[in-house]
Amino acid sequence: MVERRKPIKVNEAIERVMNYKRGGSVRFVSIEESYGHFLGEDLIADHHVPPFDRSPYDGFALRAKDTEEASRNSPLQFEVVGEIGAGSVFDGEVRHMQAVRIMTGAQIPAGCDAVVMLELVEELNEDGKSSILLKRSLTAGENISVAGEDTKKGDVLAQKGTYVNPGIVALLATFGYKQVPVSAKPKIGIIATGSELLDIDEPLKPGKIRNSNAFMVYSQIIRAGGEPIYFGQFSDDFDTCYEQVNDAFHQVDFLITTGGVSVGDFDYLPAIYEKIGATVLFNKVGMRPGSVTTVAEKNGKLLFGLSGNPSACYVGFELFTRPIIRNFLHSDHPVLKKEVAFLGTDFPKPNPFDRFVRGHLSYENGRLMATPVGLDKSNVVSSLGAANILILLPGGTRGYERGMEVSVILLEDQEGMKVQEFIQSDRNARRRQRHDG
Ligand SMILES: Nc1nc2c(c(=O)[nH]1)N[C@H]1C(S)=C(S)[C@@H](COP(=O)(O)OP(=O)(O)OC[C@H]3O[C@@H](n4cnc5c(N)ncnc54)[C@H](O)[C@@H]3O)O[C@H]1N2
Ligand code: MOO
Ligand SMILES: [Mg+2]
Repeated sequence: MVERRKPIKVNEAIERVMNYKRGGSVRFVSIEESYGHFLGEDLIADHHVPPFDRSPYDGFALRAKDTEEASRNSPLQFEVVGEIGAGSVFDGEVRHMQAVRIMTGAQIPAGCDAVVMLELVEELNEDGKSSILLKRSLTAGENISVAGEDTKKGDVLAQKGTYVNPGIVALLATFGYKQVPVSAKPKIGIIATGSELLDIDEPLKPGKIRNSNAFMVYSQIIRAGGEPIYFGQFSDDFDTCYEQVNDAFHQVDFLITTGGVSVGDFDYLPAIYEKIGATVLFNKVGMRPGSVTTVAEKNGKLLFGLSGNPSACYVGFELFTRPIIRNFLHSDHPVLKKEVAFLGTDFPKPNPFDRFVRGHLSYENGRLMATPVGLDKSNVVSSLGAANILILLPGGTRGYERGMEVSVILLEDQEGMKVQEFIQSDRNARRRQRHDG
């Protein structure tokens, strides 16, 4: 008799996986390499930015109270007592009716509390003595970029686990991180199973297909922030697969297999879990695609048995493997971010299970539109290229119509979400749908 599996809900499956979350270690990389890593500790300002009051313009620094009487009809004359560019400092103090020629970024001289732009003064040079004529008054603090206006000493600028984007790199440089503490990436093994699989450089043969999953998952791991290790593709032979899985399992932080998790005659993964002594957390999830996604655990280490069907494999990875990777990287927003959009086309297919439709998110007159891309079958690969979202269509309905509000999961987003927010947003969406009719 074929095994009858009991499906669990997607959110329940995510929670079961996250029971085995564990953070990785911290290491250092050079700042040039830091882009795309995840911060290994909070980034805290150890000084004010800017560190000193500075000029935001090329102009003249002076004392605002000396300018009170200046007007178009009776301009005031100030003696220019020095000139400084960015990086230079004016020694001494600026006194009554004096000004210092100052360039953008230079430190405001002692005594000054305002800057007037070059364009707004008339420059005079009499007997080798420079002065300016000012036709308007200035207020104290006018055109001064004050110390700490950007960030204050002690501010937490980014939390541990934050994705390092170019802006974070700028902050790291500002605070002198030549070497950046980053979360060590989890090593994630990939094994593809299936006697039908050809290497990607092999010509097609009858009954055979090229192995796309291994390379798709390889890049999904990189996008999620992990370090992929490809162990190869193996034919559906129990002993070979068992040896490979058992061997790879000891070399990685997490192991992914693709294919062989269903109930077919050559689907050996369930028996392999049993033989290596792993406990299965679930082997059926109430979703399409990816219903056969299986996750097992041995000594706290997870094995992700992703489906052989490409779309199912892809979705299973993003829902269940990605959060565990982000958590390893110390993110407290490990799950992909969920948003609300309007469905771009009718989706009449009824479905008992929650459906994760590969879709494309675009803007139409300021509204977020979610449009399915390609054929919605779990064995297709063509829908994946254009997908930047998964459209979540909860099961138990008669189908969906264009314009309905739907939840979408953002595949390219780096911000993520907390697990509980992800789960809660689902409840809100279901409530919304009940209200809609
Ligand atoms: N009697 C039943 N049959 C099936 C069930 C079921 O519940 N009862 N579930 C179906 C569902 S849903 C899925 S999804 C698939 C899952 O199959 P497996 O995970 O066991 O994967 P395989 O059998 O090895 O392969 C399925 C399919 O995917 C192709 N494949 C496999 N590996 C790759 C790869 N690396 N690159 C590209 N394509 C790959 C393979 O050729 C098959 O076409 O089971 C259903 N059946
Ligand atoms: O896992 Mo299967 O993808 O539900 O088609
Ligand atoms: Mg199978």
